[in-house]
This record gives sequence, C-alpha cells and structure tokens, in this order.
Amino acid sequence: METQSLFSGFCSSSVIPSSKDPRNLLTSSPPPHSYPSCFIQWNNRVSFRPQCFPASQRLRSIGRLECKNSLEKESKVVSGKEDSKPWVKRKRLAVFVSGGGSNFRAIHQACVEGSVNGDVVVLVTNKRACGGAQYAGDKGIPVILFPKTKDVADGLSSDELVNVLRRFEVDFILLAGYLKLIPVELIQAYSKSIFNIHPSLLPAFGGKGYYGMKVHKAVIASGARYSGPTIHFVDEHYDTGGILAQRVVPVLANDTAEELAARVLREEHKLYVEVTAALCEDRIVWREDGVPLIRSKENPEEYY
Ligand SMILES: Nc1nc2c(c(=O)[nH]1)N[C@@H](CN(C=O)c1ccc(C(=O)N[C@@H](CCC(=O)O)C(=O)O)cc1)CN2
Ligand SMILES: NCC(=O)N[C@@H]1O[C@H](COP(=O)([O-])[O-])[C@@H](O)[C@H]1O
Repeated sequence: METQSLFSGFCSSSVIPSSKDPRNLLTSSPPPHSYPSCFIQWNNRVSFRPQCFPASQRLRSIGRLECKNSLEKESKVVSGKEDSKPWVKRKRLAVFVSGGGSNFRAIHQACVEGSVNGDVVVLVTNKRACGGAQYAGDKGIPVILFPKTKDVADGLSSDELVNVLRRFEVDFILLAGYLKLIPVELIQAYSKSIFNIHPSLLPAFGGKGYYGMKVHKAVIASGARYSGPTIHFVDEHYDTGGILAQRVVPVLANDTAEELAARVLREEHKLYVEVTAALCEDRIVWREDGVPLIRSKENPEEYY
C-alpha cells in the first residue's frame, strides 16, 4: 500500500507537501510558507482537505499516523490490542467536540489502554483552537473542521464530511460537547451509529438552547433533586433520539451550577467509556418496542 497515496490527516510536526501532487504530499524538505489549499493551517498545525485525493483514490485503511519530521509512514495501530478481542473487529471512532474535550480524552485514553475495543481515528470540531483539537494534535489524531461557515471558510460541507468519514472507514460517531446541529445527510449516512452525551436526565432540560452551564443552571432553578448524564442516539433534532444510557447524581440544596456540572461530568466520563466499550463489542441490542439496551459484559443474560 503506497504510503504517499494514502497520506491523510494531521500531524503537528507534519512536513507539508511541496506540491499538490498527492505523491509528493510528504517530503523531508522544509514546508513552503503557504500551504496548498488542500491543507488546513492554523497554530502551525495542519490538517487535510478531501480535494487532495482524486475520487478514484479510495483510502482502504488508515492506521494511526506516527508524526515524524522525516517522511511519515502510514502505520497500523501497533498496540497488540488487535488480538485482544480477535472475534470482534476493532471499531473506528470519530469524535466531535466544540470545547475542552474531557469526554473525548477519556474515550481516547480508554482506547489506548485497551478497555475500549476501538480507536479514535479522526476528530471533528467547529472550533479549530479548542482544547479537544489541541489534544488531538498532540496525539497525532487528524482534525477536521466542520461545518463550513462564513467564519470558518475552510470547514467542510456536509457531503465532504460524509466522504471523509467514509475514507477513514469510521464505524461510530460520538458527539462530546459538540454544539452544532448534525445535518440530516450525516444522520442518514450513519444510521443508528451517531451518539451524543447530554448533561441532564433527558427528556428533561434538553433541546435547543440547552447546552453547557445553561443546562445545570436550569436544573438547579427547577428544584430537581437529581440530575445526571444521558447518552442517546442522534436524530435530526437536538436531544430527541432514543435514550441508551443514563446515570443519576444528587442535586444538593446548596449546589452551584459549577459544582453540579463537575459532579455530572465525572459520571459522564465513566458512562461514555462504558457505552463506547459496549458499542465496540457489539453489545447494543433492540428491545421489541424499539428501545435500545446494552447487554451486560459480565452476564450476557442481563441487559440494562
Ligand atoms: N441532529 C442533532 N445534532 C446534535 C444533537 C442532536 O441530538 N441531534 N445534539 C447536540 C448536542 N447538544 C445537546 O446534547 C446540543 C448542542 C447545542 C445546542 C444549541 O442550542 N446550540 C445553539 C448554538 C450554540 C453555539 O453555537 O455556541 C443553537 O443551535 O442555537 C443544543 C443541544 C449536538 N448536535
Ligand atoms: N447539549 C450538549 C452539552 O451540553 N454537552 C456537554 O458539554 C460538555 C462538554 O465537556 P467536554 O468538552 O469536557 O467533554 C459535557 O458536559 C457535555 O455533556
């Protein structure tokens, strides 16, 4: 498999191509001052745009790129984890963030440590300098800007994003603090394969306008005695997809929104790793009334 033809992605130490010809995408020569239009450049970091690759050049498989100053080589995920669960293909994950990305980091670390039978192969964000994008860059995970807006002219369109995620052979999409509406094109392309974590017990305190601290302030103002994270399937509206998992935390009488947010976030990290592990082990099942359940890893006869 020709490395040059398959180069894709992001490396903070990437040596930028001296020409648009994909075969010369990787050189050891010093990067040109201005990058070809197919590369997204910010904070001395670069990512790629799909125009780099002729439509005929389908990327068959993309291991994790090891960022090197010399010629980069596409490398399989060398972790020995591939045979940790030989009966279940390691899943390829795309994570979408808009902020600090603590849920993204928890999921990535669980993948690296082996508790999740998967790999984060691409990060998608609408905020190029957010903490999640910084972390991805440090870990050599390709970063993609989405959506394209007047302020983010180098963001991808919905169709471009679908194509790029297909090229990365993404199995599941995990939203983790992503604050833009996922378009119907992506939902149709990844049916029952897009998940979101929301910081309240849906259906309460969800929908347009309910994100971040706004959620926790509303919970406290309501007098609710309990809150907690919800992980749900993503449909075309905010927070209305089928609920897959929840955890409950108390709301204390003197809680500030920040204290409640921190308590919920700690549970989010645990819950998202647990659900992602189940996803990557094909343990999601559908009850006859259409409610999604998780099959227990310890006791396959039990569901929750
Ligand atoms: N198609 C879907 N897209 C998204 C979903 C979803 O369930 N279906 N979940 C959200 C995440 N989310 C709650 O979990 C959420 C995010 C943002 C908003 C919101 O009101 N956003 C504002 C804009 C905020 C900004 O740009 O800073 C808005 O749309 O006016 C509500 C809920 C991710 N996408
Ligand atoms: N409605 C969407 C929403 O409010 N999502 C929330 O944004 C935070 C992202 O934190 P993180 O960037 O540290 O993972 C999380 O608390 C998540 O539940």
